[in-house]
Amino acid sequence: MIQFNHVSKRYAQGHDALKDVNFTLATGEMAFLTGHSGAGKSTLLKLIMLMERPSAGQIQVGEQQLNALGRRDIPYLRRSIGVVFQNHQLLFDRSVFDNILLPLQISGFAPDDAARRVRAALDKVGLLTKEKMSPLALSSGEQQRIGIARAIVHKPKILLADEPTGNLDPQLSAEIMQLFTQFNRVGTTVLIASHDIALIRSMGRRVLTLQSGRLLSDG
Ligand SMILES: Nc1ncnc2c1ncn2[C@@H]1O[C@H](COP(=O)(O)OP(=O)(O)OP(=O)(O)O)[C@@H](O)[C@H]1O
Repeated sequence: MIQFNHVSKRYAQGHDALKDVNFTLATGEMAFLTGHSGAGKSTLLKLIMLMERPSAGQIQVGEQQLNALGRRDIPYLRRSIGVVFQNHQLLFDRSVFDNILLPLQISGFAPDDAARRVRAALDKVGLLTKEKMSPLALSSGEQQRIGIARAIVHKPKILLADEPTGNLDPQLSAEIMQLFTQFNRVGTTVLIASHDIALIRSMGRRVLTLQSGRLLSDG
């Protein structure tokens, strides 16, 4: 569950990126976040992962009131969240396998268990045969799948995505959306920021629309 209660965010330079935002995303729900460039989509996602702190208001993620969490609690919170970025931020000097392994290594998983989880994640995104390759040798759609495998390898309860199809053509974008739908079907709460209105409409899900930092519509 993700709940925003009168949340505002003002950056240091005095810019109001979010203004009095209220919404609740139930556990197991899948929704889209849209709005023009600069509307506050990325800021909203960053607040959920504690990459930024709100200037006012409360955010609840699962059982956690984020305002009550200190710096040392952040790794614990992040374990319950998977994040997919537009540019997937893969390490090109490591294999596909090692890219997905990285978050598990950081969390201290035993090597055997970690390897099993990496292969399960690769299987879910349909790239089990490419584990030894460099991400550089993959197509942009495949690279994005690797980014998704890395985001879900620790089985997060919540999956956030920031413009995950920004670089992809409509066919590949639809395939990526199907992947998110599959994770949602098995209980993952999914929130996807995108400005691709046609793609969002085709999904028939709840849409949160931001305009200049305000939640303009929700439905
Ligand atoms: N670290 C920052 N410091 C100052 N201002 C920021 C910072 N990050 C974002 N902003 C500003 O806050 C506003 C919202 O930005 P944000 O990135 O959340 O929007 P967005 O909807 O994700 O846009 P885009 O679709 O272009 O990524 C913008 O005006 C942006 O310039």
